[in-house]
Amino acid sequence: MSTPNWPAPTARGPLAATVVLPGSKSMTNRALILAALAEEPTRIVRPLHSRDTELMAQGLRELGVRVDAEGDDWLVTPGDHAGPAGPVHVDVGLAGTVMRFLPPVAALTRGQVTIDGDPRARQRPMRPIIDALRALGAEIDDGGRGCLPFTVHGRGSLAGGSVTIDASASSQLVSGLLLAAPRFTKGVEVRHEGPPVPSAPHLAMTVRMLQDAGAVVETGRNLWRVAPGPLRGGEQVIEPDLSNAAQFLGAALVAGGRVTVPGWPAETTQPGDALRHLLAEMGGRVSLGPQGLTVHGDGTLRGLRADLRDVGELTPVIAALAALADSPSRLTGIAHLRGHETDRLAALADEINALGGDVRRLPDGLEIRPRPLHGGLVRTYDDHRMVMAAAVLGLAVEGIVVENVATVGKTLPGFTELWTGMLEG
Ligand SMILES: O=C(O)C1=C[C@@H](OP(=O)(O)O)[C@@H](O)[C@H](O)C1
Ligand SMILES: C=C(OP(=O)(O)O)C(=O)O
Repeated sequence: MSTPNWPAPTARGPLAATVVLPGSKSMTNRALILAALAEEPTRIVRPLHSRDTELMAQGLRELGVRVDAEGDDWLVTPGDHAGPAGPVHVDVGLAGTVMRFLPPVAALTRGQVTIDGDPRARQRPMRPIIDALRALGAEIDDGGRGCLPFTVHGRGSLAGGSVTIDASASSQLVSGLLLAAPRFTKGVEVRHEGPPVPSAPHLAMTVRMLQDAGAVVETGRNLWRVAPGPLRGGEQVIEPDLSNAAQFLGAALVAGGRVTVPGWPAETTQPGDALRHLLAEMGGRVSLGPQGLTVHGDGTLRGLRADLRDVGELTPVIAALAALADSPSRLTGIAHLRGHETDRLAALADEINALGGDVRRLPDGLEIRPRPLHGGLVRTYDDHRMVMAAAVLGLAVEGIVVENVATVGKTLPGFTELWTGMLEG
């Protein structure tokens, strides 16, 4: 669905803003899965409410789990494990976390669960997890296509055991198997074989949240083991989404002044924590204190040479900053971004170049030479992070218009209000 275009505001002077960010998408959707499989109810405190997390909540409801809103929190009451009464349909939208984390849960129900999503969702990598689930005992009918849509024929349990997978296309292929594994009869041993798995912090997040819920997890190089056993409910407090801090903190480098994000955890598995050193390398003065994380900009915005494999989801905003920098950038390790919401390497190159930029695609990344940019319509390809990247360009370039702005609601429905609030101080 297309929504109105949005004229991105330019920055009229140095910033002095504090931006309170909603919860982490990645933590919220893991918390929902773990709560659905627990022995007792779970209160999820300060979850993210966005398209991706509402789809996860709704998908779990289809599988017989109760997810009730209590104020801003979610109270999750696991089903009786009998599963849905009849055939059900789950819509994953364009959410990687839903399409990879929910099918293993579906395999544990006694239902016939058809899973589908947006047209682009049908192109995102799924074959490794479909094959792995089959090897672990699931029955899945995908018409031999190896992608969405498919039907999981749940039998009320899944044997589990050892499986080898090529997860170079997405860390979520491993996370999905691990999150449900305490409920597999034999648990799971997942071994990765292939080019490196991206997004290592997201795998650490999976392991940490499983352990916090009482699971026994062992890890080795390209190896993860989860023992069968009960998961605790209780309370899961969600951290602010640090990846969604990128555009706000980065704005201080473009406009000057300072931006603070409160509630920045002292220790976290979120990949967005890498913004502390990435934005410092690009010229920001970064400090972490009781007020949160503050980035000061003094007008310096340097190019960046960095391997972003571990923090791929930060790329669109980093690329936009790089296009405005005073020296070239080379961002590598991110070939897997071709399988994200859109082919992000193509989208970033095409859209920045259409504004007069010089972005070249590399086999595994982007080379960005800053050029004076002009205004124009930026296409967003149903990708929330393309909206965020375009907004960053708009801070410095008059006349940027962002297509279909509401697509940002995939992870940050209040984005435009937060953005104008930041600019107004
Ligand atoms: O597990 C997660 O919550 C995520 C893992 C990463 O996926 P990839 O490993 O596919 O990049 C990341 O990009 C995505 O936004 C969220
Ligand atoms: C890649 C992303 O999302 P998804 O969870 O859909 O993979 C992202 O948020 O940048």
